[in-house]
Amino acid sequence: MKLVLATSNKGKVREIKALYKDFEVVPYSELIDEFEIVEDGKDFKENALIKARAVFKALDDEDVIVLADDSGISVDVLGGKPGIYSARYAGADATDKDNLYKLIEAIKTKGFDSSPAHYTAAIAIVTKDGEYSVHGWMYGEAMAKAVGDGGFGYDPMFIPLGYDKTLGELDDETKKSISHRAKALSLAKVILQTL
Ligand SMILES: O=c1nc[nH]c2c1ncn2[C@H]1C[C@H](O)[C@@H](COP(=O)(O)OP(=O)(O)OP(=O)(O)O)O1
Ligand SMILES: [Mg+2]
Repeated sequence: MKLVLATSNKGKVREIKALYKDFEVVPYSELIDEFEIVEDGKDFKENALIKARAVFKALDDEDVIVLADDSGISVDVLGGKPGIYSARYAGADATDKDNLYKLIEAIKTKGFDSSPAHYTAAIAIVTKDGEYSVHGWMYGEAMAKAVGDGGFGYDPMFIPLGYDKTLGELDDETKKSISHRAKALSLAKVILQTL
């Protein structure tokens, strides 16, 4: 089955390809020019649907199945921030590193070395016949420091529950077995098998 990914994030593409070995996974940028999608939904699910719908419409191909991921990190001592704003935490053109160091500073400014935190991933699927969405979560501790360069985004500051190393230090296989994205994609697989 061919699955078009409505994402511009190379880290997500890498992880989705590794988890969906039995699908033909194609980032939409290999089919059409990348375009800006305004993620103005009120939650992860709405934003994932907005991205999947936008790419489905732009592809203009009835038979395509489009999958989008909207995700982010929520830090307890910051009242759940940055949440759905994770990608734009340090500004509209922020890089992963800008966002990472801004979050570290925010936790320090609150007077903490770390805080309970969790990642959320909403996966949306859009086809000509319907729309579907599922979620996955990963709980752990957001550290006020960055260690390791594995994964992407906020991974160098995140220690999953039950581990003593950050996702920047842990290998890809470990993240694959516990991540918010892996959990949501495994639920999404059940839906995809019915299409
Ligand atoms: O496993 C993860 N490990 C580390 N960081 C993560 C992860 N999952 C989401 N994140 C962070 C990255 C980004 O700051 C935000 C996602 O924002 P989000 O809008 O969904 O993705 P994006 O703009 O990078 O790509 P796109 O919208 O084209 O899919 O959360
Ligand atoms: Mg985005």
